[in-house]
Amino acid sequence: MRISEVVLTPIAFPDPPLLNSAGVHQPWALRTIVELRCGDGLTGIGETYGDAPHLRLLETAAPHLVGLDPFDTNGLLSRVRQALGVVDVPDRHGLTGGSSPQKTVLRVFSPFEVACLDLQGKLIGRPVVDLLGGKVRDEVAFSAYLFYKWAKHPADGSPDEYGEALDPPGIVAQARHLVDRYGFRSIKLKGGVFPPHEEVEAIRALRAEFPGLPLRLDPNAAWSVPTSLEIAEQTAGLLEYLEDPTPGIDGMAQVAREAPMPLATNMCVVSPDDLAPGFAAGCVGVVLADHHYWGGLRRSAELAAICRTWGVGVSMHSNSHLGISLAAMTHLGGALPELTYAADTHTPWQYGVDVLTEPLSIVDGTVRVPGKPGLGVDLDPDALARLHENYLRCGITERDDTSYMRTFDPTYERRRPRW
Ligand SMILES: O=C([O-])C(=O)C[C@H](O)[C@@H](O)C(=O)[O-]
Ligand SMILES: [Mg+2]
Repeated sequence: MRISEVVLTPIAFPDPPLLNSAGVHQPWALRTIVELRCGDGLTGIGETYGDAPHLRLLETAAPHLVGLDPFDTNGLLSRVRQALGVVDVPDRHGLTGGSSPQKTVLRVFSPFEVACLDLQGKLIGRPVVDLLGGKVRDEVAFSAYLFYKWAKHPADGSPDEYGEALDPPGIVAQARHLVDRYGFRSIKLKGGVFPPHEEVEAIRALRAEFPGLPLRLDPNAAWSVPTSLEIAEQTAGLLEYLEDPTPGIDGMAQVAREAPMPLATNMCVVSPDDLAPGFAAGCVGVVLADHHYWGGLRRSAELAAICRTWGVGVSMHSNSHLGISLAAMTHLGGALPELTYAADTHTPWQYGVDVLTEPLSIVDGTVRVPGKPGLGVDLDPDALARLHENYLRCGITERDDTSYMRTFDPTYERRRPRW
């Protein structure tokens, strides 16, 4: 069985005006859906970023995968490496930290690896979780992911179901909506938007409303080291972890030495080259694995094992995504003994839009690990075509939260740290 065709479909789906330290989400989020076809109607699927520079790299790699055995993921990596050469393609928003040629290759490799695992599972009749070592849990926990947000995109008259959240009561109302609807049992607030003491007030309000639920705050490196230390002290006993308060391994290490809670990151330890310096500096207590840039599911499992060796915890990071990514995260989470924190997901922000016939659902804050062969989810060709049409007409080819924010506030500057 060999890969006979590689199909890449860029798609766009509506995204609410979520605020972060880079600016604000544009009205459309972009992804690329990967299909590896093997003949006999057998197809493996994957999902990744849809930004134009990344899409060009996927397109560069794709023809080199024809003829590959889907079990040969080592061969896959060397073909991707050879096809790309040495390239370094960063994200514009910088929300997943720095880039490097190594990280770029792993990001391009990832959706193809997931699609190969989907194929492998289908070929041998086993779910992907079994290919990752087998299930250590039946359900994977996800956290409610709160955002400061506007009621609607300014140029579009229709408010979304979540409404405005620009202060503690708005954040508590959003959390209530998400917790009641999905049963989440832990809560993350995306910060770095307002002066830190206002975000601490939101955390206090969440603690009062949800006394039993673990809380996290993630300002995406918007604070200086002294500000981070001050806020860490003020939130002592309130947070299960504080995520990326400040930029860089050195800054994080300075904060980690004195902060009363563990620090987590998806910004300073973001590729294999960061592991030795980051862990030796003691800069984090938790790494947010993200298979989309750590090189797929098996490499994310390797990352978790390295974290275990260093006594570092594991959680999971999420950007705006659809159901193939959720399925991949769920299989990974189902197989990782090291995953002791609920994973992030943007799923509730995508209004139920998907490319799947039957997306996995979040019930009691968890997603059940599928038992069907492969990822256990199927592409809906009509939905894929509709979302591709969105892509062609939406006018966005690269995620750029900062420029979008500047269209409403020309003085806006992205600064890390800002406070
Ligand atoms: O630091 C994080 O957790 C993220 O970068 C998650 C997402 O990218 C989020 O911040 C977003 O999309 O605005
Ligand atoms: Mg983060």
